[in-house]
Amino acid sequence: MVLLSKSTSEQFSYVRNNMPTTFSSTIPLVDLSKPDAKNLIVKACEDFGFFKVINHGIPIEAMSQLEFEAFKFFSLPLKEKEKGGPPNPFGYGNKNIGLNRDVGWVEYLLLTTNEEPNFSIYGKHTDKFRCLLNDYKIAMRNMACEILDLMAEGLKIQPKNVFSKLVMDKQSDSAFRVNHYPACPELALNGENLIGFGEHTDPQIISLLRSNNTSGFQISLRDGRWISVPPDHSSFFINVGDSLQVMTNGRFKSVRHRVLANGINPRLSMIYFGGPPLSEKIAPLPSLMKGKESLYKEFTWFEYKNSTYGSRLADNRLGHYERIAAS
Ligand SMILES: C=C1C[C@]23C[C@H]1CC[C@H]2[C@@]12CCC[C@@](C)(C(=O)O1)[C@H]2[C@@H]3C(=O)O
Ligand SMILES: O=C(O)CCC(=O)C(=O)O
Ligand SMILES: [Fe+2]
Repeated sequence: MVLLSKSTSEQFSYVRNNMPTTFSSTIPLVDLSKPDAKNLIVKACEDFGFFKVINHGIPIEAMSQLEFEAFKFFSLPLKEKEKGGPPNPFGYGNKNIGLNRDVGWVEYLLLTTNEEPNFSIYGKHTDKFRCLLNDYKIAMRNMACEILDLMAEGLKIQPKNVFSKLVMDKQSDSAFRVNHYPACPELALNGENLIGFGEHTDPQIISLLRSNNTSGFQISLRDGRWISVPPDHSSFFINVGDSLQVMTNGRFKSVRHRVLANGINPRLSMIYFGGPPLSEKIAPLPSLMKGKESLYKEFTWFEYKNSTYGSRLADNRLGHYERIAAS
């Protein structure tokens, strides 16, 4: 049996994989070109905090081109890539995630959406990647806006841009990430799965994920079971973030998700994290309270974001802000 070298295997977390991976056919599917999209979105956000989107208007060629440039970037020598690290808070990261000893079988680029990333350190051959990234970030913001508007319409709340105005704001604190999970051939043989990106919920409002056709992404259901999401390079996968859970007073649930490394193929994913301005108060919308009390103590995105950086990836970060019903 082939094993990872001791020093490598000790660093990482594994999950037992006694059962064959079950790909779920229950993932909600939303066709953005259909009139019932808004109702399906609301149902999916209540039941899963997660759904797949088709007919989103982003040409597959644009996604493939960016993917190609991203693979090219990750094939640079490690020394070269590390010139852009560590990712505190933005830049190139390898194995280490966040600031509190979380590790995964992953390397990544973490970028803000407000500033131009400093790619000059990588030289001319990354120019195309930088330009494509810029266009893509704008397309992602627009798609996030469209989906958030549909959520408000589906929830029958006014104005329809209550959510989307936060990610469209000039001061919006959104982020973008490109994750590369190299294939890990040793894995295919020993019946265990290496964690690529450990379980967590995304703290922002909404996340838009697009990956190549390599499996590994899983979501956790309410009963604690993990289900594998069949990859689809032509679609987007949408996650409800913690902030949207709070704004809907718990009606929408942020989804716990993780990535398992693949024994055969590398996985490449790109995620847009739509966040509010730092000074924004995150609290349930009055129109969704209907006389009920807020389930959460008030906080600003600045406070929540700071607290995420003090947490471990798998922590229940919202727990700290839950208001225990006074009785
Ligand atoms: C252990 C970590 C790593 C964090 C912060 C903290 C808890 C949640 C993680 C994420 C998850 C979503 C994207 C990200 C950019 C975010 O906003 O929260 C991640 C961030 C990072 O990768 O740095
Ligand atoms: O890379 C992926 O497919 C998902 C990673 C993720 O959940 C994240 O970066 O927040
Ligand atoms: Fe995530």
